[in-house]
Amino acid sequence: MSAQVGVIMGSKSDWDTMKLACDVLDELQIPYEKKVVSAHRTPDLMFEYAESAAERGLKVIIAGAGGAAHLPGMVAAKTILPVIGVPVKSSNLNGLDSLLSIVQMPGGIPVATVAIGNAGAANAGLLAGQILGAFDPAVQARVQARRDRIKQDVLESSETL
Ligand SMILES: Nc1c(C(=O)O)ncn1[C@@H]1O[C@H](COP(=O)(O)O)[C@@H](O)[C@H]1O
Repeated sequence: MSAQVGVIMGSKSDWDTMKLACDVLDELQIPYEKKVVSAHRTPDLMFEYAESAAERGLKVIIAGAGGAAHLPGMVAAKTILPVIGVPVKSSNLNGLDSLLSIVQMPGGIPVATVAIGNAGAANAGLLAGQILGAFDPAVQARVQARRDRIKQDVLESSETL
């Protein structure tokens, strides 16, 4: 099956975080592609990627960036696909700059923004799974099974207090 999710990031240095989104997609058996694309450093590539994403068969884009994190918003501006933004933790401002850059979109062009860093990236993978799962019962069943495991872990954790 061709890639359903496009995982993009502003720099290779974001990979340690964005890998967490890919790990969840692997777990949910969702085909995805991954690529470094920067609104600032490769603007033409960014436009081309966003403009061709839907016709290439992608259903959801996960975009991670740090600092002046314009990538998710600019991609959202150029595609009709849902974009999930991951604020990568920056070294100077701990990712608050990334978060605010991604979450404060103007009306009309939304970016579904998750939390800063690794937990946010993993949740981005899950959210993509839930979006696809609304139209694919097999994916939805895998998301549900993951939730059931998490619930079980929490219930059992009391026993080891
Ligand atoms: N925020 C953006 C964009 C963008 O938004 O287009 N392109 C790169 N970057 C970010 O710059 C940070 C530092 O990048 P380097 O480590 O390559 O210097 C990364 O977190 C990247 O996401």
